[in-house]
Amino acid sequence: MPVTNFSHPDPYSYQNGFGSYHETEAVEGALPIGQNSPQKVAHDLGLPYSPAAAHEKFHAEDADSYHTRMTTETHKLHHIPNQLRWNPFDFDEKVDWVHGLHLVAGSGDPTMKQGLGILLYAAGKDMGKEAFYSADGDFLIVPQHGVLDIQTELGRIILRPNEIAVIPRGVRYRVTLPDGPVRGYICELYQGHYELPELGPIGSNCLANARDFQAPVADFDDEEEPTEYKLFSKFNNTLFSARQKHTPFDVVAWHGNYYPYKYDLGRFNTIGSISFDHPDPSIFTVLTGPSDHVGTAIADFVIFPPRWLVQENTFRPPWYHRNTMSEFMGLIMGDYDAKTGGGFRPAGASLHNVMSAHGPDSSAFEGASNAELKPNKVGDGSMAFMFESSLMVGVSEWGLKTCEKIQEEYNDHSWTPLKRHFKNPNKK
Ligand SMILES: O=C(O)Cc1cc(O)ccc1O
Ligand SMILES: [Fe+2]
Repeated sequence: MPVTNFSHPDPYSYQNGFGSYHETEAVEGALPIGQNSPQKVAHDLGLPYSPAAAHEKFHAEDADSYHTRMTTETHKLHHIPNQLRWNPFDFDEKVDWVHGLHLVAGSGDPTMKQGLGILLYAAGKDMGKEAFYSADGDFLIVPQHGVLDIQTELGRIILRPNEIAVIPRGVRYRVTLPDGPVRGYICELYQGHYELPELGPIGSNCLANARDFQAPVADFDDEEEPTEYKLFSKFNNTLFSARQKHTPFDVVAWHGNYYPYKYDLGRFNTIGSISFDHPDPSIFTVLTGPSDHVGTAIADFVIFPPRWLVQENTFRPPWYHRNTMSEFMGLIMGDYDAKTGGGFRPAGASLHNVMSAHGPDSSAFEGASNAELKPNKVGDGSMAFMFESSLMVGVSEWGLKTCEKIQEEYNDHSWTPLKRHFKNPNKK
């Protein structure tokens, strides 16, 4: 089935395409034709974004109320070569989207527009008369549980597990939770933007196809009376807020190619080997955030969807490997075929940093090296993913200690039981 069967309906309208130029108006005639800055705009509308400047001063929020800091001495990132795995992260019903963001790992510096941040979110409260934006980068949101109703300046998006959304730097939005508590992962790109990967010899289609990305249509709050709003800014991973007396959701029409969008992972056209051996999982790349060095990425978003394995004479799970890229993995639902020992669970995560050795756990190894090699469907009802970066990532204090989810026994359980089977025929 090339679409996910969602239990929560999506009531909103979208326009299709990736990186496309779109134009949309919530009121007919609102978009000026042939120019951007006419002296008078239809229906006496203001010019693009002009009222957005009308707010009081930003103030830094109390540092205990948010969890994305990484720049101060006490909140520095820990760079360690150990293989790490986390038990499922907790829900937190007491907080909203803004206060439910936790930086777990990252690299680089948003002030230099370099690198990425990996965040976990858990929230149970709607945002009030509030809006949030990140000045640091583009948010790629991967819901694991619950539904996000995202009201952005550029229109509305419903986001459910097995969908992803990208909200570009600076776009203001408000998150409400129509189905209760939510939990998921975010990869924030401090530099550049997410793109579809080059398909090379694959040709014109497959993997994520441009037509399956959905951008919202214009939508606005028609508030005639002044309304108190609080605007939150994530600015160098610090949280600021400012008050304003009008809704931030006042964009009646827009055009351009800078907009939020969503994508159903069920539409991903997965390809793989139909002969032998295990291909590089770069063939599972949904979106890539390229670095300035051609062919390498600040962040690749890679998924492991349900798929058929048919390779002959092949150990079918991933090989044991060390990678020049760092691999942060998460699980939306189901099981991941390289980890059958039970420790990699939905809402959990793992990190195999630059050149840290890893591969199938011992139970996956035993299973796959003795399996009958008939065509086999793996991953039914499952969706694992990876944020893969050419950068070495550091782990936040929250990720390493405060969250209390690190599995101390990860290495011992996964690989220590692997036995030596080799019998050297040259030894007398
Ligand atoms: O380590 C992992 O589980 C991710 C991964 C999957 C795969 O099929 C090949 C290489 C790789 O790093
Ligand atoms: Fe790997």
